[in-house]
Amino acid sequence: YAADVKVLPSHLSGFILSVSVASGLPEYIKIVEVGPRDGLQNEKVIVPTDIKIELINQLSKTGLPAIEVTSFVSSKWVPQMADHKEVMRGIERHPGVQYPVLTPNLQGFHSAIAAGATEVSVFGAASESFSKMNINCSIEESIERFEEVTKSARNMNIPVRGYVSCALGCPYEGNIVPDKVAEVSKRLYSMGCYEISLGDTIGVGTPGSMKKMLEAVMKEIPLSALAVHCHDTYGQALANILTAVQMGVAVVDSSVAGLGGCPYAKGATGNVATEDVIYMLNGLGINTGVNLCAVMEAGNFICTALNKKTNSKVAQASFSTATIN
Ligand SMILES: CC(C)(COP(=O)([O-])OP(=O)([O-])OC[C@H]1O[C@@H](n2cnc3c(N)ncnc32)[C@H](O)[C@@H]1OP(=O)([O-])[O-])[C@@H](O)C(=O)NCCC(=O)NCCSC(=O)C[C@@](C)(O)CC(=O)[O-]
Repeated sequence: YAADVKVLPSHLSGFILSVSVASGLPEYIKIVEVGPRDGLQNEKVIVPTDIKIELINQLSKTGLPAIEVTSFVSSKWVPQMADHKEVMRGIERHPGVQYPVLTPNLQGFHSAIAAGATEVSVFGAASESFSKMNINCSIEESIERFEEVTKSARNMNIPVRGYVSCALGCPYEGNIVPDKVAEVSKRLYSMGCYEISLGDTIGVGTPGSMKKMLEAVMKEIPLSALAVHCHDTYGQALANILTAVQMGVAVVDSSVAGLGGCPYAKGATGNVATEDVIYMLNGLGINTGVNLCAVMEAGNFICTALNKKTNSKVAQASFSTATIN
């Protein structure tokens, strides 16, 4: 799909046709869909593998350029991702779509490659306490593990993405200084991660803290290598993303239907909804190449399967208007 406003419900399309890209904003934003991994990893009841596969297959047809599909982590730590091999085997891969998976260490990397992964992500943190709780090692130890992963990946021509969690706050330590985020980001970038995704893991950031953090990170890393990954716990995610986009960040992580939460970040709600990000970017005249209606359909599919209400405001508004009409 190309981003096609003509397929939007009529009550949405009017807003979108009337705008062009405001000056200074990126013309294209890459959306990295993290719903099948970040969105589902925290679900209490194990989601059947065929539902995960169907979700990914539906998302693959929406124009999304990247879909994070699963994690090669310990099933004792995150039981929801235990079916990683089956998910990798079951999905239909579309040309031009990247299907990254999380790999915390060399063991996860080798399993991921054996299962057919062609891109992986390592995930570190700017908080010592979160690093311990999430991956059971210090930041320094995690960097050593990630170096092993990036070294092996380089030999196999596998691209590696790097996450820095707690970029705007930590559930255990509170405020995190921007310089610490910049330091960890720089180390991941220097070891070969092609992109650094800055995670507001518990959704506590504001446009003010996002700006300060990005200013610190941008001193160390080219803007073109940065992504933002915002959870919406305090309702600030879209504002934070807009701030990042206005500063030139052109890669945004999001989760269909706003699913998600981190198992090691108590109380954190889902990522910003992909539908809401696309709606905002469409309204700014920024191209994403993603079909909003098709993402809403995928969101409807997974919410029906999980028997839960979508967290996407855009989907809620669209479906309620459709009902009224
Ligand atoms: C990192 C580990 C594995 C260390 O776990 P550990 O227990 O410290 O590892 P270990 O090396 O001592 O090994 C212990 C056991 O784990 C196994 N093991 C070791 N490595 C693996 C592996 N890769 N895959 C499968 N099994 C593994 C290993 O084989 C062994 O098995 P046993 O002999 O006891 O049967 C563990 O802490 C873990 O799996 N943590 C889960 C982390 C996770 O998935 N967190 C959620 C994702 S991060 C996130 O959501 C944030 C993000 C990315 O979205 C951005 C944001 O929002 O900020």
